[in-house]
Amino acid sequence: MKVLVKAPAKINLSLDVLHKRPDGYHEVKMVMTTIDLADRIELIPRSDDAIQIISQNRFVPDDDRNLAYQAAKVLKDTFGIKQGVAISITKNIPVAAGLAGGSSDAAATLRGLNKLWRLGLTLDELAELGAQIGSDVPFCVYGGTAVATGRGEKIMPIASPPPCWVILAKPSIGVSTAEVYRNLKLDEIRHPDVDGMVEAIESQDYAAICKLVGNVLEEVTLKMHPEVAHIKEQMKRFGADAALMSGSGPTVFGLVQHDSRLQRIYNGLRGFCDQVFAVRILGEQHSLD
Ligand SMILES: C[C@](O)(CO)[C@H](O)COP(=O)(O)OP(=O)(O)OC[C@H]1O[C@@H](n2ccc(N)nc2=O)[C@H](O)[C@@H]1O
Ligand SMILES: Nc1ncnc2c1ncn2[C@@H]1O[C@H](COP(=O)(O)OP(=O)(O)OP(=O)(O)O)[C@@H](O)[C@H]1O
Repeated sequence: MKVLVKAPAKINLSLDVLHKRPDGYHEVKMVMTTIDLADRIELIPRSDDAIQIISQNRFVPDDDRNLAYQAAKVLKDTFGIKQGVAISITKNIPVAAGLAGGSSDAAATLRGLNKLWRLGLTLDELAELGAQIGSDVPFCVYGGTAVATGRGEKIMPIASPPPCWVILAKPSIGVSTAEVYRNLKLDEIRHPDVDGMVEAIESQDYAAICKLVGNVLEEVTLKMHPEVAHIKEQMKRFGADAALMSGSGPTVFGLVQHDSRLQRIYNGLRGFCDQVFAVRILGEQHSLD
């Protein structure tokens, strides 16, 4: 039996950092949502007990540095699984982009192996195991829209935003999440209104959502890479209702509701940015079948 799983990207509609913790991580409060830009994970049983990563993308590690490999390892070790697995990853999410591509591959691998190895774990149990791999993995286990707190691993599901287009533009640079957090000046932060964002989403108020988008990591990455600021300005100039950097960047996303304006923004950005996508928000949480 072979198992196919979709691994969608996420964007952060609001991202606040509260303080630095004694364990070196930052305490965050953020609103995340999954979008219809996804990697495809294929899980194929092996006759030996090895974990093998198959990927055509030269930026994706094919050894134990791969987060999908780490997901399989956590399940094998925790439940004493003897069977090996080949994990084939078809990458559509840009790498090191602030879209949680690796984390989502790990989360999809957890969901898929739960089925392949008939482990019978709940999403809560998979999310708890996922937290060992990375802070974004628990959210990616559930998908949908949620408030994430702690170092990002405490997930509270909320309603999904009203239908709109998400335009993503990624400049040809990769960003290290650790470096962005390291360069964050905690005493200079202008905190976004995360609770206001949650209310705006719950009341399906698109205009308020657009007004309230905010990400405290944006300023850090913008300083390191001025081209990100340029993309953000262009996104707004071409008519996006809101524009914001996702996660630690460098991808900038724009929100727009009208199809007519979508084409103009998409074409405008394609003029100077190689990787541009127009996708929808994915409302539903993942199911276990
Ligand atoms: C920027 C976001 O993507 C927003 O969703 C996440 O906060 C980062 O999630 P992630 O990439 O899964 O992060 P991890 O792999 O757990 O951590 C990478 C590095 O980022 C820093 N890090 C991450 C999360 C957090 N709450 N505080 C941190 O300071 C740490 O230096 C850590 O070593
Ligand atoms: N399955 C994977 N896909 C992509 N990159 C991976 C994967 N596993 C490990 N990596 C490593 O992780 C690094 C970060 O990649 P990823 O695409 O997950 O970043 P990101 O989107 O910025 O993540 P986040 O938004 O969670 O901070 C890459 O440079 C790569 O070396």
